[in-house]
Amino acid sequence: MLVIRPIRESDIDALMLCAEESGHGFTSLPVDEDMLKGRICHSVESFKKHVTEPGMEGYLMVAEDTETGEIAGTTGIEAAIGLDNPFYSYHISKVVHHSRRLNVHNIVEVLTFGNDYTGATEVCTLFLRPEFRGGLNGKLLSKCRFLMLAQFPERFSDVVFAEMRGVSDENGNSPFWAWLKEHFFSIDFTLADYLTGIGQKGFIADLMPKLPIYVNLLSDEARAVIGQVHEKTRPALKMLEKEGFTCRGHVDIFDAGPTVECLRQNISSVRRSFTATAQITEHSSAQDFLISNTDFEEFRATAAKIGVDEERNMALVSKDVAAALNIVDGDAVRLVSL
Ligand SMILES: CC(C)(COP(=O)(O)OP(=O)(O)OC[C@H]1O[C@@H](n2cnc3c(N)ncnc32)[C@H](O)[C@@H]1OP(=O)(O)O)[C@@H](O)C(=O)NCCC(=O)NCCSC(=O)CCC(=O)O
Repeated sequence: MLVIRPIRESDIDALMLCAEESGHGFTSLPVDEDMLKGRICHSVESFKKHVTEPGMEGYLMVAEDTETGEIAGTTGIEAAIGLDNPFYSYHISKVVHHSRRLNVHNIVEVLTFGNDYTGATEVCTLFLRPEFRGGLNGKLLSKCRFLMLAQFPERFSDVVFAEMRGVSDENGNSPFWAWLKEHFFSIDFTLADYLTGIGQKGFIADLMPKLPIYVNLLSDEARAVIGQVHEKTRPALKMLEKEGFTCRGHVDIFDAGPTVECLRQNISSVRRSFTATAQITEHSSAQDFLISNTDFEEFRATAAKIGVDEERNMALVSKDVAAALNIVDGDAVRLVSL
């Protein structure tokens, strides 16, 4: 069984492995031990912190195999983005060039550089090691964050978004970046992505074109990938879309991958989740649920078959599930059907 828990200092080797396996364009997991150690440290402090409103906290969690102790993947939430370092995106909007006299009416798109998501909560760093994919594992990693958002709303913003990895090839070449590089930068996409991942984003403000860019002036290859996701990121996008996330015209400034967003209260798993009292017992329910404890610092979540007794508002959980969640009889749990 996989159980989600906050990351610990001792997980550094596993996190490095995830960073190596996740490949190019995965900005939040650069292969940089010092940076990853820093991210773990920041997460450990964030989980300990008493919080009444979202700030610079970053929560990083791992999925651990309860039988082997192996780390299967990562999943994260940034409480409020852009409060220390600016967070940039491009917004695609339309401009009409119209001449009644010549009877010309052109609708053109422009990309405008901005900081629209400042203060919003970001779900991020979703990675499941290939040998663990399939079954309910991917859903557990993605959706466990929504149980956390539902249980601890004071820690998160009303707007929740995700930056989806955009198109790049196996060598890390991004067609959108190639165009930007030719005209405004002289460094490779992998280096730009790496510098962003380790927090050294000053070069963006220095070199990025600040005035709106007409999309029809971009190369065909760059235009074709605007708003498109990396093929390995399609399952991640599908899960968020099913939760109600949509793209409202924002794309990543490097690879033009789409940003999707949803109001916290409208996320399907936030709306549908409920709390119940746990009763540890054998049961015959065949219904899959995502279930978490209600402890923030010692947050645990898993996917399992759970019996729900609606009349008594009880969740019937087996012994191994209770052990994975660190709960005893009578504890509160939060759950949502899968
Ligand atoms: C994203 C995950 C964790 C998902 O795990 P799994 O692949 O096991 O998921 P799954 O359960 O098999 O699939 C989830 C849903 O996507 C559907 N699905 C599968 N392949 C698809 C495809 N090619 N196109 C469209 N939909 C697809 C499945 O049918 C299922 O839908 P149903 O629900 O209908 O059954 C993994 O694929 C992964 O680690 N990918 C590589 C890393 C990555 O690119 N991560 C995202 C980076 S972007 C990021 O981190 C921000 C986003 C975020 O944090 O959420």
